[in-house]
Amino acid sequence: MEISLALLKPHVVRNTYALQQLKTQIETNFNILAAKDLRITKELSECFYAEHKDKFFYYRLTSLMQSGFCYAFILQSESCIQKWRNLMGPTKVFRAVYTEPECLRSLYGLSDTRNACHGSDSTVSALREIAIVFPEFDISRVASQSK
Ligand SMILES: Nc1ncnc2c1ncn2[C@@H]1O[C@H](COP(=O)(O)OP(=O)(O)OP(=O)(O)O)[C@@H](O)[C@H]1O
Repeated sequence: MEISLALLKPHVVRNTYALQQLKTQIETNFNILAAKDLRITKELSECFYAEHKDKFFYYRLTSLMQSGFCYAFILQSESCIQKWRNLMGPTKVFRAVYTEPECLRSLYGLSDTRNACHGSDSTVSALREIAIVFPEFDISRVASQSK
């Protein structure tokens, strides 16, 4: 069974209806190993999105992540990474709206940056991101099964 990190971004967490809809989708589709709301600091957001350091949207993205509470999940299922990314839909919301109108980013995203949610893109990323967001989680419990 694979694991992944899902993050709901602050504009979703502020919207009670959107938050409930996303939580329901997650609870329906995945085994949840851990979940919590958290305030992402400047340091945490810069560490989390280090790969985008040189992108034009880096400041916008890290600022968004610091702008309120996020909600984080460690998900587990068969093909968990791709399954969550399929539910989220395309990164760019305008594309999501045209190509996958029922996906989560189409329904709850507001812009390319405020695209509702995040999902790990590989097992290596999932393990790195879980260690950042859930330092208290004992990853060795599940890591060997998630290769
Ligand atoms: N062109 C862009 N303009 C503004 N923000 C962007 C743009 N591309 C990506 N982002 C923001 O950066 C985040 C990370 O981008 P990345 O290319 O890794 O997309 P992703 O893998 O689909 O998304 P995520 O990593 O959040 O699941 C996106 O979720 C989005 O918030």
